[in-house]
Amino acid sequence: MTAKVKIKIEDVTKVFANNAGEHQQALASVDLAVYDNEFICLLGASGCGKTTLLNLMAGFESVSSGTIFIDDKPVLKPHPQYQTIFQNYGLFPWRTVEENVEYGLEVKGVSLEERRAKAAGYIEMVGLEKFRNSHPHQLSGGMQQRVAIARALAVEPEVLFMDEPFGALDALTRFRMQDEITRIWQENKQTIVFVTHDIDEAVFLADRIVIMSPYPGRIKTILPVPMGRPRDRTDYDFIKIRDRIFNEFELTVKKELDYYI
Ligand SMILES: Nc1ncnc2c1ncn2[C@@H]1O[C@H](COP(=O)(O)OP(=O)(O)OP(=O)(O)O)[C@@H](O)[C@H]1O
Repeated sequence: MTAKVKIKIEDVTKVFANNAGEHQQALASVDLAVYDNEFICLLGASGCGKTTLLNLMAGFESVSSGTIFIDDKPVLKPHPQYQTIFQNYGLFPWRTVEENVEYGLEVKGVSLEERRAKAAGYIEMVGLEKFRNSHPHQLSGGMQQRVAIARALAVEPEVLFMDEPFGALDALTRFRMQDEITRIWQENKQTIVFVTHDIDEAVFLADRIVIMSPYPGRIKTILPVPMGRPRDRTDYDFIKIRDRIFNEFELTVKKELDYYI
């Protein structure tokens, strides 16, 4: 059985114009198929167009040429079934955790009783039952990001776009969030497109890693990660894949030592 393509990117370019009228090509001839239920990481150095590509898929920006399809329909604007989670959480500071998580359901016109019940389930999924009535400023960064994840999941999206969602977190919280998003993805089976510049994060999370290069942004290599889950960051296979990526970025030290005197 062949997997169903969820997102199809065909020969996409993106050119931005700055205030001086100069053009900057952020993306050049990008082709990519993302399969249903797949976890894809877009990996690359700053400026290689990861966020631009994500914003095009999510419908926040429009392509300069080429086409992006989700479920065979061209992406023209954001869609409630495709949720985006940002690095800065994007929570409403005046709303409690519960009210934040209910937001998308409220927009959809779901009754108060039903959205309370649904929100409670997702708040429990991210382990924040005790903080249901807290406001975002009373929570740590990791907890706020969990609220953002619960809020996105509450509308039962088919696709989750995540733009460096754990970038502002300390290393240990980041590991915990990586465990958590893996578990949530395994339970819910959405399609996830996750932007990161952290090589270990990509190897820990992705089914396939899309390695991008800059000036202009393009796909350099697509690397499958044929490892089960949960993944062990100290495992031999993990380190082997990580080393391959270091090689792709030419970050390995060449050991051409002369041993004679
Ligand atoms: N709105 C914009 N106007 C003009 N240029 C832009 C705009 N957005 C992005 N760019 C340019 O497009 C290129 C790609 O930017 P993008 O933010 O997509 O890269 P990135 O890989 O996500 O980088 P980072 O990891 O730093 O977020 C950069 O050269 C950037 O300056």
